[in-house]
Amino acid sequence: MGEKRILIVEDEKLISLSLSFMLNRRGFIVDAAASIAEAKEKLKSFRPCVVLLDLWLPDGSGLDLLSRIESERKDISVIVMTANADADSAVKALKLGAEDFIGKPFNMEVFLHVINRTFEKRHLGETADFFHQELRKKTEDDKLVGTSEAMVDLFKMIKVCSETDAKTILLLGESGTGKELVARAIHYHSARADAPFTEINCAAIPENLLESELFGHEKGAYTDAGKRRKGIFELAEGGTVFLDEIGDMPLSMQSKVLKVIETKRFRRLGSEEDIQANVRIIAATHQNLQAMVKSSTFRGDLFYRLNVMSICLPPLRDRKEDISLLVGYFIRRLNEEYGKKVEGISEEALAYLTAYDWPGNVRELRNAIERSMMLEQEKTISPRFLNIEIKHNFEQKPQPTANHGQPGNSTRFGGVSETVGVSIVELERRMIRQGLEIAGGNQTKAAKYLCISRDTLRYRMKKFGLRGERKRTGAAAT
Ligand SMILES: Nc1ncnc2c1ncn2[C@@H]1O[C@H](COP(=O)(O)OP(=O)(O)OP(=O)(O)O)[C@@H](O)[C@H]1O
Repeated sequence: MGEKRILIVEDEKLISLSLSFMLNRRGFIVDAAASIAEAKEKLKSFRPCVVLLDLWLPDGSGLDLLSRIESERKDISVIVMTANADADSAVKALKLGAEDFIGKPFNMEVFLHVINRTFEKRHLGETADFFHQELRKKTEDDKLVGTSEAMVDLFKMIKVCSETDAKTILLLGESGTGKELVARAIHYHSARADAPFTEINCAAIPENLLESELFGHEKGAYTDAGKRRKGIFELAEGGTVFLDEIGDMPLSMQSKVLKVIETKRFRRLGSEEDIQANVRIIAATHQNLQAMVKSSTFRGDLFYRLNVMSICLPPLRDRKEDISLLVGYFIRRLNEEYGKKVEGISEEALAYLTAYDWPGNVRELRNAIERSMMLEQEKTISPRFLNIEIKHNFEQKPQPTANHGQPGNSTRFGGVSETVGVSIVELERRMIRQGLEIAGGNQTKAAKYLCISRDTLRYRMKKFGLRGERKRTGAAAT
């Protein structure tokens, strides 16, 4: 792959600096502009392949710059950065030709995923072979870890699915249990491994754009459809299409996907020509599709088609014996990623982790380890920087016993039920709340502790309805 050059167009210096730093560390070549005027200059002198564009700039709207790039520099992919609540701007930007959007405040995992996906997509249009090698490498890097009985069963199912060419596979399981990793593992161990793996998160794409993302469109197929574009079914030719969060797919689109499964054909939007769909479809969801069929929010015929071969991923609380292995694995990965030298975890901290029920599953565990590694100055992770929920849980259950995942042993907190999972937004809210608590309500200290600007902290406090004043107990927020 050629040089990965990213131009960040953002007037908030702290955001721009921290993004540059993080992207630099991951091998991207980064430059920044703080205004539209500066950005226009840097488009010429820096020659980025991807532009990360804030929509609120001191000398105008980022949307204007986006239109200009789309008309004059079609070779550049633009990712817009919008406030999470600002769905209108995101849709406007996508219609104008933006490749993707990232909600502020950032979740770094999602952020990097979007950036990597954009480069992967760009590369798909360039040299297919290299694209596969990169993705394959990513899959080799992201291992599925676990030796519990449930994981051994899962590995067997992955093997069966890889070796047989079932045209549809359904992955079920709570959020963060590793459905995407399993989808990739099946693809890269199958006979389709040399063809592309393409993916879409059905919950993240506005309904009016989903059809074009799936099947592509012809130039002028709808207002703003500037150039012909292939969808993920076409891009995956011979490979695998991963439909993540299929439970969130609108009913109208469900029937179109069903038709593709049945006829093995589809059409780009605005085209009269059928295209052969030689792909395997792997769909995933954390929702109860059977219940959705009953309530007529998911098509029964599509469910039965998808459900021919289904794999249910176990929640982490049902395989707590994997926790120490996963912790060791994440410490190794994160040491490499951040150049840290953490050697392990204390027995006490491990006991905290084992007592916890992990509503956000492996993703939440990874985040907890990452957070501790960032804040811990010692060589060993102690309970000190574990999230408040993990600590509270341990205090309530001082003697963690091997009651792994027994039904009825579930923990509820913050109104979030473990059966629903925990959202990224909720995790973020907790982090802010904990930062404020540790800083005794002092916003400057809390911002420093959380490595964000005071403005960003205030913005998030407002968003989550958190108060920052010091209370007599030292607790800062509700
Ligand atoms: N068994 C595992 N071993 C190692 N890492 C794992 C495992 N399961 C999940 N992870 C990690 O946890 C995170 C979440 O995984 P993934 O995105 O595959 O989950 P998911 O079930 O698809 O979640 P969602 O339903 O929210 O999309 C990723 O960082 C992934 O690498």
